[in-house]
Amino acid sequence: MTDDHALAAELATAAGEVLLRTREEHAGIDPKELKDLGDRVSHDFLMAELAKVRPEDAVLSEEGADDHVRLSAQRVWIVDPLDGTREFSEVERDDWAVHVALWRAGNLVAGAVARPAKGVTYSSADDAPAAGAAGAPLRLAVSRSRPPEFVTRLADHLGADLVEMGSAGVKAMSVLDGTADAYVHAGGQYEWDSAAPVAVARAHGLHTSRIDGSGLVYNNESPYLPDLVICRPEVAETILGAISTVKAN
Ligand SMILES: Nc1ncnc2c1ncn2[C@@H]1O[C@H](COP(=O)(O)O)[C@@H](OP(=O)(O)O)[C@H]1O
Ligand SMILES: [Mg+2]
Repeated sequence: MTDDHALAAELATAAGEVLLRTREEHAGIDPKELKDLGDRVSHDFLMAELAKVRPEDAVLSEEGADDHVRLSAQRVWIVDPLDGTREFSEVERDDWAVHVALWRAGNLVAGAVARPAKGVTYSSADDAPAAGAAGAPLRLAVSRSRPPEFVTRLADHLGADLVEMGSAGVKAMSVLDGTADAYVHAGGQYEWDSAAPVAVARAHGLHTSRIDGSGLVYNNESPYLPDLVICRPEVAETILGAISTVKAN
């Protein structure tokens, strides 16, 4: 049987191929329709595959009804079939992703983030440290459309540059690629937005936490998980300290 790390990567990559085909076949349709179609085809694909290869496991998907059987399950796949839906509907953009993570008995144990338009899949099977080095100014990856309310004060306090991108997975993986030093988010998000990015980031030795420094906990009754920091470990203390300062002011 394929191990869970490899399965997460295979499923995320294959769902990404389904999304690329959908985008091509439906080029020119109304962006709203393309978003809904993308969410649906990728969700349906992942649900069918998981039912085939891991029939005993529970699933929490952004696009599915929340089956509370997951709350007493030992193994739960937490998936975001299309993260960065807005960017998926803008043909020239490549900052969207597929997230597949596995939670087992309290912890995230495997994950993959596919960036289909780049032909890359990041996996928890790899443990290579983040590329590059943290320099000055620090580069903070933030949402294009809903950055944290304190983001400008944070950047000023740190003397950091803001790098706007779509998709939580893309922002998290930009820290691995060395394109950014940290991804900071607050103000709203759900478990499926961060589970796979966090599983991959942790495997590669990155810091992952809530913005108050506490741990990110998954498979809760409410999947609302509004904030996080994913960053190079050597800048974690600086960034968490700066967030705490700017939030207090
Ligand atoms: N304030 C907020 N409330 C709820 N969800 C949010 C949010 N800000 C970002 N998200 C979700 O986090 C993901 C990444 O967002 P962004 O690209 O803006 O950083 C998106 O997932 P989806 O694209 O799967 O809906 C988006 O919906
Ligand atoms: Mg999402």
